[in-house]
Amino acid sequence: MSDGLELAGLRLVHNAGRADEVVALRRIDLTVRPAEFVTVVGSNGAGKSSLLQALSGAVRATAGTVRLGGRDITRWPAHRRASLIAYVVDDPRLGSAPDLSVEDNLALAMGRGRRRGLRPSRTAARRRTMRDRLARLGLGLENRLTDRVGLLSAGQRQSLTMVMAGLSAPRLLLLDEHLAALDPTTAARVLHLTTDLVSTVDCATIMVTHDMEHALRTGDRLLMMSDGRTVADLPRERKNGMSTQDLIDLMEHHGDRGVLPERA
Ligand SMILES: Nc1ncnc2c1ncn2[C@@H]1O[C@H](COP(=O)(O)OP(=O)(O)OP(=O)(O)O)[C@@H](O)[C@H]1O
Repeated sequence: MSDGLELAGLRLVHNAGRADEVVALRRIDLTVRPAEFVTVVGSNGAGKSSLLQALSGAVRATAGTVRLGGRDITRWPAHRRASLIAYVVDDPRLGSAPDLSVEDNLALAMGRGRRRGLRPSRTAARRRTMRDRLARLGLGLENRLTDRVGLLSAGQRQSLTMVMAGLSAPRLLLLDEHLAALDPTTAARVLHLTTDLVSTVDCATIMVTHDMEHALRTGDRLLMMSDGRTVADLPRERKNGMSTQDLIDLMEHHGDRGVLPERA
């Protein structure tokens, strides 16, 4: 039994029993060690987001089990899983509360999983931690603690979301195309922040991306999905020797001829 993430026979059927039923995950068996960083690629509709949704609890798996940190969380609803799992999606507006200040958002993240409800602590020590984490972004956000988050740009918000994810000390970090809405320079900066965060927090991480370069050059291991299955599982030594074209060829080899976004 692992201390990280363990999936056994995970199956997800959207709209089960209806005419528009879709089998999004067929049978996923997967173990991710604590502190292991896995990137996931696959064409549109391969099941990547469904996998992350089933892990975060945003959707309920149809069958199979999910264990995290030695605990069976299969039946845990999303709000309970949030005490162990940070989930960052592509839309920078969804990771933070726009009407709350930068400070209040960070305080909520720090209190997550500790049953503090909505009463953020404003101690000097906490503020120092917040300022310190924000200063590392190089965006000047450490001087904007009282600003409403809704006033920030997309890149600033996604960077803030990543800081929030780090402060919540998750066991599992799920990143679903979290760089997709950012310009290339900001995406590179947030990716750097991501690798930094993963090595500091030491949590298991799954990052879905359509950027083949990011998938190859980031993390310890690369998973390829096609039609609701994992069709390749490449360790660091193997992926480091590959080019983006090799990766695209491998996807085609596995019968995945779905549309790849231009950036791939
Ligand atoms: N809420 C939903 N209701 C019905 N079907 C869904 C739902 N979400 C996803 N699907 C279907 O499940 C399959 C897998 O979709 P999913 O979004 O997981 O793929 P993906 O690999 O993340 O694709 P993309 O790269 O386009 O984001 C697709 O056939 C999709 O149409």
